[in-house]
Amino acid sequence: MSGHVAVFGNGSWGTAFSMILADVGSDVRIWGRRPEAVAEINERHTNERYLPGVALPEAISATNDPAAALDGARVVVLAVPSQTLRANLADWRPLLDDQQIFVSLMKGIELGTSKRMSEVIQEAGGVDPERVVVVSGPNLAKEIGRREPAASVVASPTTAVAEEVSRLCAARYFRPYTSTDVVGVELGGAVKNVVALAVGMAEGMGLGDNSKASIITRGLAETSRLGLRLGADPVTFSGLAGVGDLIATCMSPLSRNHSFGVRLGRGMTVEEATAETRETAEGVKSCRSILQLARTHGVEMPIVENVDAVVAGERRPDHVADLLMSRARKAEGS
Ligand SMILES: NC(=O)c1ccc[n+]([C@@H]2O[C@H](COP(=O)([O-])OP(=O)(O)OC[C@H]3O[C@@H](n4cnc5c(N)ncnc54)[C@H](O)[C@@H]3O)[C@@H](O)[C@H]2O)c1
Ligand SMILES: O=P(O)(O)OC[C@H](O)CO
Repeated sequence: MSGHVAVFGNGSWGTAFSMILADVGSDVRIWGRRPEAVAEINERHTNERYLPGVALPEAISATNDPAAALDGARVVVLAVPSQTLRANLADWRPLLDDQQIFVSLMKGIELGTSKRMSEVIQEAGGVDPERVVVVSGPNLAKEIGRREPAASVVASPTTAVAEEVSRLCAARYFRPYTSTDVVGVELGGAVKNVVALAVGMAEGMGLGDNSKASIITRGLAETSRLGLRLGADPVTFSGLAGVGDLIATCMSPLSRNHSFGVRLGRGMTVEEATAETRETAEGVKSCRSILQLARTHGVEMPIVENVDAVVAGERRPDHVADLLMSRARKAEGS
């Protein structure tokens, strides 16, 4: 694959993933919205707001101009908030070509449509499914920024395309595994954010590790139930994009979703918690779209349902604990 890689989004993960690509050998052109951030990447090779203390490789440049980012790019990486992607792609669509491969780093489900990000890319970008790749796994951007070893999943319906992208991001500290289960990998990435909100709430209320482990495990059960109904491979949920990402996100103070949940558990309103969160906490929006997806397919997701009720201001976190504990008893695997 020749040509540079275009990365849309200079937030935490867009920047850290650009560093991986550049470390492996690609020239990377990042598109960013704020001119000061673009100038900082070009002149100082840093992005202090999102990846403080990280010296970015010189092979990374930045631009405000989407045409300049896309011109000659063979691979286009998308790392913008899930809820803005459709509008972003509508703007960029006239600049896209019909050979480019699109890599989604996003972990959300679209509000209103309940579509996965790969589906939004296909619809809004006019991209056929064979050219869409999803990267997801336990990949907290700030740890990747320190080049700490981590693994991830690179999923595409076409193995050869997944392998191409995998080669581009196989760094000594970043180990990609390929998969053809796009549905499972995307659901794992989106639902774990909602489970991390629930775990964060438990922590914020002062509950301990038994409670947190119970939420994580039953959250995985909900994710698998939805995934199986939508045709995902059950093996995916015991892998990096499933249980791997659940553990990282639910247990780490670096997770925005986890931290947001802690604030709610301590009694803050969604507005107060949002005011303290500078970066994207995808689960806050995706809890509603995942719940809608589950209802459409007749899948029960009590943790997602309760997180949605808290986020909507209809229920208090301490009430959620009582509701979950008083559900009818049943067999674990049902
Ligand atoms: N940060 C991580 O550790 C991490 C790891 C894996 C996956 N992800 C996922 O990657 C995606 C991006 O997350 P992030 O951490 O980089 O988020 P971020 O909040 O750090 O950055 C988001 C970026 O999107 C830009 N943006 C905001 N509103 C926009 C708009 N209306 N149009 C275009 N751009 C806009 C911001 O300027 C910023 O550059 C999310 O779906 C997230 O779940 C994040
Ligand atoms: O900070 P969060 O909660 O968006 O999680 C970051 C990554 O998705 C972890 O893999």
